[in-house]
Amino acid sequence: MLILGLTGSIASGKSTASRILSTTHSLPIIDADVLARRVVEPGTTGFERIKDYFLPTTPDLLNADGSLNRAALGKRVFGDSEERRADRAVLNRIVHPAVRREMMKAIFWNWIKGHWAVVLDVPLLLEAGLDAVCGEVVLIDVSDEELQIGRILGRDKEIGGTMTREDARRRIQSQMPRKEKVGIMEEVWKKRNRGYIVENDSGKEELEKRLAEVVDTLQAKRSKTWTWLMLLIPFLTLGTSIWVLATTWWTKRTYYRKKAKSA
Ligand SMILES: CC(C)(COP(=O)(O)OP(=O)(O)OC[C@H]1O[C@@H](n2cnc3c(N)ncnc32)[C@H](O)[C@@H]1O)[C@@H](O)C(=O)NCCC(=O)NCCS
Ligand SMILES: Nc1ncnc2c1ncn2[C@@H]1O[C@H](COP(=O)(O)OP(=O)(O)OP(=O)(O)O)[C@@H](O)[C@H]1O
Repeated sequence: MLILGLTGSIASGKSTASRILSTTHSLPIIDADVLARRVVEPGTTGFERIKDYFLPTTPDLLNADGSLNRAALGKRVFGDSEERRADRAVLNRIVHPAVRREMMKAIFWNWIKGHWAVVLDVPLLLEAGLDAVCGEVVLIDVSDEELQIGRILGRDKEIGGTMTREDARRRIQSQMPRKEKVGIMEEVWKKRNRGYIVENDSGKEELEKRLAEVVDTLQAKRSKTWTWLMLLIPFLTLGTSIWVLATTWWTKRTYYRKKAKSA
């Protein structure tokens, strides 16, 4: 089974792309944002740990019904000041391992169900190095930051949020710069014919067209026989997965070494 990583900066259009991949192309989606909400619901260990750490210094951390006030927590962790970075690191250390565990379980179940591919929709795929478990990676890319900010604010308004331009900017600053993401995609993924940069500066129809091209390419790469073989012979699946993992690790190592030398 192909693990197709889907990533991009905030509001680049990952969820929109996921919806297209699910409805038009019948691909199962594992959405890290959804899992990240699930693992901090009241009653979970994640919720308790967040409460222990953030509540003493964030009086509005909880809503009236006892759930997490995500906007308040967002204000604590997004931005590029030292303090925000440190708080974000704490939150990531609480949430990410739980999300990774849920993700691996979901991958396993989709494999059991016999899907030819599963989409791993993860905003921080490259930041967290989770692309290492993917066979192919799609980056949804918006090159115009003003358009990106507009989409963040537009979506927030739709759900009755009160986000400001500055809040939107802080969220963008909290992620790996777009240029670096494109660099990894070019050097680690596209060079091995396993990466796709899908530009999403235009309309949704254009996005649909570009995604259809990616899916066509992926399907052409994987013959039916190969998919059946992978399903029937777990050993072969394991071997292929190890091979992809090792080559990704090696290419990334070479990329970072080259980058460190030229810095
Ligand atoms: C801070 C929180 C409570 C804010 O919640 P809110 O509902 O406002 O935003 P939501 O979770 O829908 O995230 C929206 C987008 O923000 C960006 N984002 C979220 N968390 C992070 C992070 N830790 N670092 C950088 N960007 C992030 C992503 O692009 C994400 O798609 C929430 O984002 C959170 O718990 N983040 C930590 C977990 C995480 O890293 N999630 C991302 C997927 S693993
Ligand atoms: N091609 C497009 N044309 C117009 N609007 C778009 C396009 N793609 C996405 N949008 C809009 O931009 C907003 C953000 O898109 P979406 O939620 O898919 O981004 P995301 O990358 O999943 O965001 P996040 O990182 O927060 O999870 C949404 O309101 C969506 O409808």
